[in-house]
Formats: sequence, C-alpha cells, structure tokens
Amino acid sequence: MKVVVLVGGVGGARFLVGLRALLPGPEHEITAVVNTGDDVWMHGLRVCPDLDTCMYTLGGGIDGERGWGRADETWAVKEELAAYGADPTWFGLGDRDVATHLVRTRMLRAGYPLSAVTEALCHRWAPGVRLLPMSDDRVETHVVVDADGGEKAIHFQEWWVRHRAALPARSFASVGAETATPAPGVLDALAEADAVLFAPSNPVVSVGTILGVPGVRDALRKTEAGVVGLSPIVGGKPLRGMADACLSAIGVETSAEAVGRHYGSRKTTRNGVLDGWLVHTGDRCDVPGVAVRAVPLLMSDVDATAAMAKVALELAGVDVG
Ligand SMILES: O=c1nc2n(C[C@H](O)[C@H](O)[C@H](O)CO)c3cc(O)ccc3cc-2c(=O)[nH]1
Repeated sequence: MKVVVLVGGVGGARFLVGLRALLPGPEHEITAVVNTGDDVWMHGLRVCPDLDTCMYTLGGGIDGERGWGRADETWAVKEELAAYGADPTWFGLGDRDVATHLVRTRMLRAGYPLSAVTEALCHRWAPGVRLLPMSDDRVETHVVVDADGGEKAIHFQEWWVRHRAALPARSFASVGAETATPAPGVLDALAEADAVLFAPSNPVVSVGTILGVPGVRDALRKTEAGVVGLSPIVGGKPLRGMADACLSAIGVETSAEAVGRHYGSRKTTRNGVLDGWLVHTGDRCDVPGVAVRAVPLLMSDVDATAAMAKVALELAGVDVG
C-alpha cells in the first residue's frame, strides 16, 4: 500500500511512528512530504527543523523531552558562540545536531538539492519512511508582527523560539513560495498514492505551508487516493505547539470543525482538499462535503497512534485488515 503523509514537526513525526508500526514490511511504502517553511540559516548553517525532527524521531535519535534535536545532547558550540557574542544566542544549536547541519550545508554548497541531502542523511538514520522536503527551493515562513508603531516581518524561528509566539502575528508570509516547485517525487507520490493523510500538524505553518507550494493543492484535488486529515486541535486547544496563535492570525477559530472547514471539502468546494476528517472523541464537528469520524486522537503511545492511523486509512477507503 502507498501512503503519503503531509507532516510538520513534532506531532507529524509522532504520527509517522504510529503509521510505520501499522504498515510494517516492504509491501508498504510511506512517503512523508515534510514542511520546510521553518528552515533557517543559523551561524552559516542550514537548519531544517521539521525534516530533522522526523528523521531523528523515526531514526531513534530524537530527544523525547524536547521533541526536537538530539538525545544526549551537549551545548559546547552554543556556549562558545555566546562567549563570542555571536548572535543569535536564543536558538539552541546542540553539538550533535550541528554535525547534521554541517553535512547538510556542505552538500547544499556543493550543489546537491535538499531532497538529495535528506536522502543522504537518512542513509544513517534509516527512518523506514521516505522523507521528502515539500520543495528543494527556499520557502521560508516569516511572521508579520507589530513593532515600533509599525509592522515588521521576522523569521518564523525568531517568532517561535525567541518570542514563544507571544507577539501577536498579523499574518504569515511564505517567502519564495510563489516561485517554488514541489520536490522531485512529491507530485508522483500524491498521484500514485492509495491514501493521503494530513498528520495532526500545525494547519497554518506546517500543513498550510505545504499546501502553498504551487502544484500541491491541485495534485491533492486530482489524486484518486482518498484524502483524510487528523485534527491537531482537541477540545478547542492545540495538542502541542502554538497552532492557536497561528489560526487566530488567519482568522480561523481554534476548533476541529473550523480547521476542517478551513481545509475544505474536495468534492463540494473549489479549493478544498479533504474527503475525510478525524476529530477527537467528543468534539462536535460538521464539515459539509467531508466525512467526519470522532476517535481518540491522543498519540499517547505507538499503539494509540497506529489505531488513529488505521481509522484514517479506512476513512480514506483503504482497508488495513
Ligand atoms: O523552542 C525551541 N525550539 C527549537 N527547535 C524547534 C523548532 O523551532 C520547531 O520544532 C519547529 O520549527 C516547529 O515545528 C529547534 C529545532 C531544530 O531542528 C534545531 C534547533 C532548534 C532549537 C530550538 C530552540 O532553541 N528552542
């Protein structure tokens, strides 16, 4: 069975672990199309948070507590950079993590596209899922915030890490999106999929960013596969991260129903992309033109996540047996 998943960071990676457990073995092929809008140049190194979170989580190298960066991490490089007063000091670059960015940056400088770099890094981590960046082109999420009586755009990481998304976001800009193309393999994977899932990731700056890459939304509307999303909002709150701060910036209420309607029905709306929508038990939700199922959506362990993934696949029309 061929399953394609649109994923962001921590929540998306956890979902992939459950899906991989549900579909073990060579007869299944899971392709994750990963958000790269969070990517950032830090101290001359290219950092790809969502790709790395998926790679480390699936490869067994993630720091489970933080949900990003490496386990058994040390921070000597970060401390030395701070000792030099080298800005920014608010971004946590771990020593082990720096090795990933050094290899990536060296390969990018040698002309390899991000998709080839990711494939090379995955030779070490063997995630058991094909990780594709949404695009090989630079697409960066910048956040427009109020500042000094006017507005200014800051990189997503500055908003997210330095300001903990506490600065009200006026809007988001996906810098480079208008000229970006999907990475090699993305459109084919969507066309050939038996099912396409939206992981319970941030619907604005993760899944939304992927949908903003020219060609992706059309491919989702055209694919024969059933397209089913899992709500990242449970009981009116995001399960993790700060999706509520993002949703309010685009005028979408923080509820499973509002997010489902934001994605829209593939059948009955001009731009919609969903056939099915999984919401947490007890969350009221009606999305015209979309089949809604209420199941436990807490990824408390691999089995719970696998159970969610199973329902999502069945809603997408594929029987997992
Ligand atoms: O809250 C933080 N998140 C950090 N993150 C997480 C990152 O900001 C978010 O996980 C994603 O961008 C949002 O999904 C990092 C991720 C990396 O891959 C590498 C370094 C960092 C550093 C931080 C950090 O210092 N603080």
